Amino acid sequence: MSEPLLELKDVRVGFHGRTVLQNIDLHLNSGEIVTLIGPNGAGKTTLVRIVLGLLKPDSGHCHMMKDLRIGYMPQKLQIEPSMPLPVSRFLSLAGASKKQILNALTCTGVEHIYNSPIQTLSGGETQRVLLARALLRKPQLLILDEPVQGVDVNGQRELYHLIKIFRDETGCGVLMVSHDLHLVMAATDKVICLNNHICCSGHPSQVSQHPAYLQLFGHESSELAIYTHNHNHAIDGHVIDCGDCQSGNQDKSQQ
Ligand SMILES: Nc1ncnc2c1ncn2[C@@H]1O[C@H](COP(=O)(O)OP(=O)(O)OP(=O)(O)O)[C@@H](O)[C@H]1O
Repeated sequence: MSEPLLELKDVRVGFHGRTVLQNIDLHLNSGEIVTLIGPNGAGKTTLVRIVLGLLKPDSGHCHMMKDLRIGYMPQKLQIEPSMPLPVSRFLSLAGASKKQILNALTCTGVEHIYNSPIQTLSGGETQRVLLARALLRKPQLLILDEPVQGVDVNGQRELYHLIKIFRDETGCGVLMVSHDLHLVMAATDKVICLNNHICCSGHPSQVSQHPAYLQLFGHESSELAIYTHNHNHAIDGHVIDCGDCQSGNQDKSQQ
């Protein structure tokens, strides 16, 4: 069997005397998609920072395959709003040619915004540009910190699908952070449920039934499970034909 891309053993990190991560064991192979899921403050970004080499664990080990090429997609893009920066220029900063940039934008479905200023893009377009930038590095390991932030539900599904296609085509490994197991379920091989330590891990269908997962997310899970959209909207968005729309089963877009 080939060497893992990434291996963490008994990692512990604390800030100002408070332990944020402990007993973290993680193993990621080529071609594998691993998703970190956990509530706010669970330590997901801290774990990503360790993997990126931006933070050293207080104890334990983080071992990467030698010369591993990493593509990283951050949670958010910080850009000076008063300085117009076309997408083409932003991506050329990664050292890519026009052809490579157009290929990466085509791959993420936004080649039409090649000349658009970054500041004018929608949330979904911005995330696709950030994903294109990560892909330009031809990564062996793709690291994505909440890649679908600010994207609507259909856009989220599409982005996760794109990530899976990229993995299928290149055989890279993927480590990503997500808040929503249900959306990411189809696009992940393994879920690690994190809350300062690993509460449970495994195939998404196993994790979604695990008592530790249900304790952390049970309420949200059951809300998702019972929600059905059982009325129609007029073109301006107002509800028509509200037949059996009872309280407790309302369309959240109307709240
Ligand atoms: N540099 C730092 N100094 C002090 N505390 C920090 C530092 N970085 C992170 N923390 C703390 O560590 C905890 C975990 O933070 P982290 O950003 O890893 O959580 P997260 O799971 O990514 O949260 P979220 O879902 O809200 O993004 C938080 O309580 C945070 O305040």
